[in-house]
Amino acid sequence: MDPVTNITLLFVDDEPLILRSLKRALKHEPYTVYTAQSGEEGLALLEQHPIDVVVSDKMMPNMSGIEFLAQVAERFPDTIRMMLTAFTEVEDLIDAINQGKVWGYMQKPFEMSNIKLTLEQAVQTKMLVAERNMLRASLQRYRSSIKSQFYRFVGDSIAMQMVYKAIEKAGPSQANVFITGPSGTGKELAADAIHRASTRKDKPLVCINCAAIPSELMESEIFGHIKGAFSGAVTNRDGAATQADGGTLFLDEIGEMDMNLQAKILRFVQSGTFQKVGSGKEEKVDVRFICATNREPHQAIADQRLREDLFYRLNVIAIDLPALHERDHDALQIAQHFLSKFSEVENKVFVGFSPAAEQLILRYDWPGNVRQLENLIHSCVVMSDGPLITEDTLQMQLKLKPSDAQALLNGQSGGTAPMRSSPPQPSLSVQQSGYAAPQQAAEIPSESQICSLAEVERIAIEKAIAACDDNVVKAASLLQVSPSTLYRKMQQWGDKNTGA
Ligand SMILES: Nc1ncnc2c1ncn2[C@@H]1O[C@H](COP(=O)(O)OP(=O)(O)OP(=O)(O)O)[C@@H](O)[C@H]1O
Repeated sequence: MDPVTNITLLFVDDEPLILRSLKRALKHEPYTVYTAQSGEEGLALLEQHPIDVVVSDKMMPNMSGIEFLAQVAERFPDTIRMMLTAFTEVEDLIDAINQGKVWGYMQKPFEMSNIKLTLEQAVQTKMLVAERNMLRASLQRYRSSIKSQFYRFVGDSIAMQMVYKAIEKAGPSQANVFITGPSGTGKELAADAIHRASTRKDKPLVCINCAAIPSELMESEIFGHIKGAFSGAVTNRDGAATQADGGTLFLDEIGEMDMNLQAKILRFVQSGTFQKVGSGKEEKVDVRFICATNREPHQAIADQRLREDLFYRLNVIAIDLPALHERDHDALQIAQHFLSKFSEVENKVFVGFSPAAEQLILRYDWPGNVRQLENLIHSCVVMSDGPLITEDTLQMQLKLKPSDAQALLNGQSGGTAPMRSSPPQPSLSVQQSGYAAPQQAAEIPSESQICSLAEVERIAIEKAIAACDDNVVKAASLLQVSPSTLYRKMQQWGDKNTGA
């Protein structure tokens, strides 16, 4: 629709003849024309209709043109205001123009061609003002919809706004979600946010890392087992599927799962039913699935690491997390968030980053993404005395050569600055800083009490697993080894016991 056709004009003059001739002259123009014989009548019309341009005579009985337009300026500031006046009456008109109450004037006696030209200019101004107001309003709407924190995510980049929106939409639905993105970008955080945004939030979110558990034990980890199902299965045990009943099951690194087990997972996703390892009994649960991988899913399908039918069952909603270097200024916001967090954890005082350190954070490539940034800030807090984290501390903890750091600071990032090809590791890892204090030396045993180191290890592991109610992942975390190490050892003991 042509906006000019919607333009409304109001002429105010105490002489009906002038109003009639103006109306007649503009009959074929694309304007809707209103007329009024006094300021009071004009204001009443302005109350009833949205008027774009008002043209008023100056000399009128009761309310003068100047008074009338001053009231219009106050009550209808978006209306363009013009005066119709003789050349001899300019003094107070100039004041009114200077005060912004009147936009322009038309000369009396008037030439109709001049009136049309001036009106056209006034209409154009009106349209520009309307366009500016519309842009301002939509900018305001956009600004107020921007989130800099979302569940446990920090960052207000446009790329992350799209992720937040997708999570908001996906969360309350029952649809399965497939999350992709490079390592350390927050895929687990996204799964957590989806669960919290869902109607299942009061039920468990059970996370299984398919890369951390050997394939032969994964089935039992997910579906559980019955006593005697395999060597080491000393009791009946529920798996993640049962624990997640009513809630969400998050299968991280799904591309690492054995293909045969993927077939069983497909059946589980389709029917909600499964059998515990060693049991013929069918069990049914109500579980929503979220999966993640840092592989490109179609490549994983081509490489026969991911079943295509399973992928399409799970990929109802796809969420892709961008690499940290694709997120505008998020790296700095996240670094500040971690600086506050680790200052508190380490009971130290930090006020922020030096300007050059901020530049380094913004220009570095972050191949290990948010996890690398998190570990780096923790190590900086541990290794620095504060109160500022400087570029030197960052450079040292990132193990950057001074020339590389300088190149980044000079703006030669994005591949021109020589960078390490593998993710730089902080010199003091978080795992190292989290080591428990060594145990007190035990009483010295007699020679006959001494058993092999392997036996000592086995006893320690079995004790830990029993203390954790058969939860191998928790026991592994307390023993500070990966779950796969424990599973491998349990497998070896089983093989020895059965003579395999
Ligand atoms: N936007 C963010 N704001 C704050 N913390 C974040 C953000 N993204 C990730 N993190 C933190 O970074 C760490 C890594 O995140 P997460 O484990 O979710 O990544 P991931 O993509 O699942 O990694 P992987 O592919 O290795 O499994 C976590 O400690 C997480 O809390």
